[in-house]
Amino acid sequence: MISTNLEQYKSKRQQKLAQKQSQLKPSTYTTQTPFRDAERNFKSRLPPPDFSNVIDFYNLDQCNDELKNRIIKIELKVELGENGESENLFGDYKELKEEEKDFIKGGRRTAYLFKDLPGFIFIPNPFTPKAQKHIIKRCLRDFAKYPNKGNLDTHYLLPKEGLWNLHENIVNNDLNENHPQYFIPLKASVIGPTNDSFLNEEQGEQCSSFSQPRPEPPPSSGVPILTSSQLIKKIRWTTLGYQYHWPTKTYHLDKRLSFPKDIELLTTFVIKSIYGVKFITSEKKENEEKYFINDYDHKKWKPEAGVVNYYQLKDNLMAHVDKSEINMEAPLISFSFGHTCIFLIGGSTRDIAPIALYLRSGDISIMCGPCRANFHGVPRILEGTLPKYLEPYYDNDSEWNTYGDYMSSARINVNVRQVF
Ligand SMILES: O=C(O)CCC(=O)C(=O)O
Ligand SMILES: [Fe+2]
Repeated sequence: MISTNLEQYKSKRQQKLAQKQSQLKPSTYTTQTPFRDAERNFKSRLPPPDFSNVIDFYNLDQCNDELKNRIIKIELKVELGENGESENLFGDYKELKEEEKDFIKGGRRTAYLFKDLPGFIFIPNPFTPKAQKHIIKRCLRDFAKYPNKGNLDTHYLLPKEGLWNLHENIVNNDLNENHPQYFIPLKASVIGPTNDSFLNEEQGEQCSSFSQPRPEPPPSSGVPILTSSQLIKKIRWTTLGYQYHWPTKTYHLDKRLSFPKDIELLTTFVIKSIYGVKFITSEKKENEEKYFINDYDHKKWKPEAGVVNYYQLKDNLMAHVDKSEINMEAPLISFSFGHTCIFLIGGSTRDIAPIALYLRSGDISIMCGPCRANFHGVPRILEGTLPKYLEPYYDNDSEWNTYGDYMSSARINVNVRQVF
């Protein structure tokens, strides 16, 4: 168990809590699996997590040698944002202010692999702030609305133009939010729980806001009446392309919506950039060198389904494997925006200890090949990590302020899959 130094807690209440936890019998914390152990560490508020083994790709020098030895730095086959359409989507490097150049530390052609995790690829942020803002706006304004299915549709009858548009109108016109017109009416037939907890940890998958797969919540009578600005903070996920049915963990093959063109293009550039990346380790197995090569090329790539996850600071996503896709060969491409999170990537069972790494705004993580069958999750969003350029009132972009306010307590993840 992590030792407790009571001096580090400011308030009496915190000290008491920490003392109580430290006195719990070790059996209370008996190891379930190494993956659960890691989740428990990062979810803990008191005592705070042990971050010493978290890989920070932006400060690899500070990693211990054992971790560093597991990482391979590679060059992408194509530079992201090099020219033309790609430049528009990742952003024009030339437009960056001098102090912003630092944001794209990887030079847009760098990626990292792990020797003992074939199929996992990490690309440090290749996006300019402007390009990140474009995708965040798309996620809030355009994706979290009809006809895409989202978590709130079970409980609320949402405006056709989308909750975000309504919210923006209220903010921009300075209307009184408490005006009854802006209460979101409940669906008469489906009523859900008072908070976002569906299952507790002991029941299996989740202790706070949402799990993967996310079950339909059981009926209860406590869905609160909320204003639009309260409700936007309750958005947890929405689906792009093929709509996903969480209770049965299958795609609705008859509910195929067209996939957003910009996200499709973005992923196609990523696919091109990672085609052929490989490593060969010196470990010999039956006289063969152990190696990994990603041979999924852009001609095979069809982005057909996507999930956008909207995290608030207290949210987490428990260990899971994404295996609903019929095509498990195709890479799953995942983009992070907003606050930094801890991402855990493990093996084919929870008994394999996961690697922990920071995903910062703009970072891209890819699971391909054997890694498609690996457990992964997001046990923690880190407070105080929103990049300055995503804060409201940072520069003269007044349209951004409403988005910036939302991002002050959020992380958004867009992940894209090929189904067939
Ligand atoms: O938020 C993330 O980075 C991961 C999301 C994820 O694993 C999923 O939606 O399946
Ligand atoms: Fe996932």
